[in-house]
Amino acid sequence: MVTDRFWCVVPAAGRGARFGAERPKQYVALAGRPLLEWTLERLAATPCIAGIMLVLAADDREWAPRDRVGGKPLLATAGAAERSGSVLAGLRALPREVGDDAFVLVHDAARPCVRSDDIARLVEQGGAAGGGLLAAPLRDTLKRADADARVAATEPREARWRALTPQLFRRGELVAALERAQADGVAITDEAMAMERAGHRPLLVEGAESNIKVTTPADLALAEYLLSRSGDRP
Ligand SMILES: Nc1ccn([C@@H]2O[C@H](COP(=O)(O)OP(=O)(O)OP(=O)(O)O)[C@@H](O)[C@H]2O)c(=O)n1
Ligand SMILES: C[C@](O)(CO)[C@H](O)COP(=O)(O)O
Repeated sequence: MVTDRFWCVVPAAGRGARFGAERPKQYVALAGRPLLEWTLERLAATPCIAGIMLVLAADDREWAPRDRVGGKPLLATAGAAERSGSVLAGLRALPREVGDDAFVLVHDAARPCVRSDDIARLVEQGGAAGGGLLAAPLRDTLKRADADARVAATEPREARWRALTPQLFRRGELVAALERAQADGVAITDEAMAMERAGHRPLLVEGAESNIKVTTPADLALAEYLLSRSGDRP
């Protein structure tokens, strides 16, 4: 039983280009309120989360500043041009009380359907393993496409997983890994990738398939359905 509580960095500084809305997708209406509010509420309702560090675009005009959510501290800082840079900025901005050895969570603002029990299991199992991530085993046959969108090959799906968030790592190790990848000019798409490059072996903790990332408009209707299924209503 995990009694410790952990800060969560929430990268929310993206433009939502693939979503194609007039405003960044973290602010589009989902079941009657901004998508980001659902994500923040889910995280704040998770007992093992101590506080949230929200990472916003430097020119964000949508965010209405406040310093608490669900009774927990809510801090904010400016992000960067890439998600990994935003995460690094959030890690650096965490309160001094969060030491280098402290585990921290990183969760996409664009994943509003995350389950608190999945986060608790990640903290329990990932914490014991020195770090880990929620992930979903690949259950479909995987195809690689050629330039004409024809099948070039069928890829093996054994031992293939889709990375989700949150991801859990020690603050100091993750900062060092992200800084190293940045210095090496390597594009990092999730925290585990940076940690793998630095020689760590993050634990894969199976999470619900419902923990979708809202990327295109088609994902919004699914997110609304999933929220309704979980009993969340505006
Ligand atoms: N420079 C960036 C880019 C992304 N993100 C955040 O990282 C999460 C996952 O990124 P993604 O789904 O790719 O969001 P966008 O970058 O906004 O989407 P797109 O690539 O379509 O523009 C989102 O919560 C997004 O706000 C961020 O904080 N800083
Ligand atoms: C972090 C992530 O959600 C794990 O699957 C994913 O890598 C984010 O990718 P994006 O292109 O920044 O949305």
